[in-house]
Amino acid sequence: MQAGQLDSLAREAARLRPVHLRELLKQEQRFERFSRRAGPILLDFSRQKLDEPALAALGTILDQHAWQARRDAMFRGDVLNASEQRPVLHTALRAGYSALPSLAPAAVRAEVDETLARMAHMVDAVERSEPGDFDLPEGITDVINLGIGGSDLGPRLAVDALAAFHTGRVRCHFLPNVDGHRTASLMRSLDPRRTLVLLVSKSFTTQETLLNAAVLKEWLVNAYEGNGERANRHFLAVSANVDAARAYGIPSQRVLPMWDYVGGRYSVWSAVGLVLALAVGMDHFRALLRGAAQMDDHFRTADWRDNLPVLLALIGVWNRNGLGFPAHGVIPYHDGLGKLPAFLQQLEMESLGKSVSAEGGDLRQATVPVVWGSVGTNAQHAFFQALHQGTDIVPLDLIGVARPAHALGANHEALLANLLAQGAAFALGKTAEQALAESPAGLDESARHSLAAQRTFAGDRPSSTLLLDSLDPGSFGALLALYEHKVLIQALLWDINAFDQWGVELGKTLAKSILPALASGSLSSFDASTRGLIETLRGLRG
Ligand SMILES: O=P(O)(O)OC[C@H]1O[C@](O)(CO)[C@@H](O)[C@@H]1O
Repeated sequence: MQAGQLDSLAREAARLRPVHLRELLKQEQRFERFSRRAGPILLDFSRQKLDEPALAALGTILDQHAWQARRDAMFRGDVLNASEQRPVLHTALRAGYSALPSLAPAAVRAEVDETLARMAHMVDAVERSEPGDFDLPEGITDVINLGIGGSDLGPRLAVDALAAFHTGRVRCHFLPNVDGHRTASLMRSLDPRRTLVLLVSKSFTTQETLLNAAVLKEWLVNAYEGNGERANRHFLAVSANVDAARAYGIPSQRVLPMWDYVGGRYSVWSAVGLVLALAVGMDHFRALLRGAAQMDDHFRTADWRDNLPVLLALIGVWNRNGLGFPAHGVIPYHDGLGKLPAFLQQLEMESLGKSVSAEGGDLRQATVPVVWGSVGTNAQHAFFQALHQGTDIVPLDLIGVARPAHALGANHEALLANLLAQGAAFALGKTAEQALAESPAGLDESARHSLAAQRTFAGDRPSSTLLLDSLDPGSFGALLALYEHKVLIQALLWDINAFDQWGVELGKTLAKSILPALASGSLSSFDASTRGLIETLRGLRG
């Protein structure tokens, strides 16, 4: 952002900082003025430390960034990812379900449609337990999704979130980490002859995924007494590097493409979502795409004042650059969304965790806050103490679902009551006078005051509440698309490229050089700490 834009935020923040949320919440029609709906999602931001003038200042900055032009450029397939010279077209993956004319190039639409059709055939073959055109083994009961980062987090979250829609035809397992404990335990518990391995890697170069693939391959080869060809039938691959997948020994008919114009963390809508399609069936997978497309349409047409992704982005910018909060918490009140914080960590922090501009220059403002969180109410009994009374303020997204997919009414009422109570407690707090009035009888004056001080809640801690009508493929798709577009707008305002991730490369390179040194060889090229730790590990492992 420009200096003048940051100044305007600073002025608004200085004006609003002394105004307690308690006061803002007393404003006439506060909820009506600061909540919006798009399809199945309601966004209540009345508990944000915002008022109309502050929102207008954010809107002015947004307009100065020509946000509609950037948005349309993305949908059109312009090269938004300049450092890798790639368009950004995850929205094309669901364009077929949009009510608006697609802006995506026709060739892209065609390859997306073709892949979706092939995916549907694969799902059908597994469901009917037939080899289909893919030469799949029969009698599959279990599927391992072998992939990490974007090749894991989205599909894993979705499989959890849509548990109520599972067909029960196969059990789904996820193997992201190179940590052999999970690999070993999966191999112990599954029958290799009834297990399908989905090797999901956009690049087909990821160390963790390829190492686990080799281990699982050996497991399968052993199960077929050394018959590699039969073992190979258990592998399907999804990759943008189709040649590498084929070279790995997976025949073309069992390789589904994704493309360089889809970032890993934006890829659940592509064949990367195959494990989800196997779990819930193609109709529900399509409903997910439809839900995301509806959010795309909303993003493409709504005025910024009513545009949920834009508002979410502006609230984030306000909390980060106006009020200066360095962290952002995500608390879903639904066990099925328990992995949403991890998904958003990659989506937001890998996309926006940059300190140079898209042109390689310095930035004037802070970028992504630390995104973290956990499921409510569990989180309340773990780290909410610090959120209520700690010295740092962490703005939150509290996410709830109105209608559960079960009949345990009392449980759901309690869950919702907690969701609403926490937002209120963070905003309103409890004054020293209230705490004093509640202090138990029989204490002397100094003990009463001491206890009251400890039982005071400053409040004034902002949160937004996102309320989904129910958690189904459509609303879930809309929720993920909402956050994807939030990232686009924040990247625009912060002037960064949200679609590359150079920051993950250095550690990968170093790991490659450390790997052989763990066993033997000179350590002189390493720093003192690495040297010392390798020597210790060598000693401990003999
Ligand atoms: O799908 P791939 O190419 O194996 O990459 C997995 C993940 O690794 C990263 O490249 C980061 O190392 C992520 O961006 C990506 O989602």
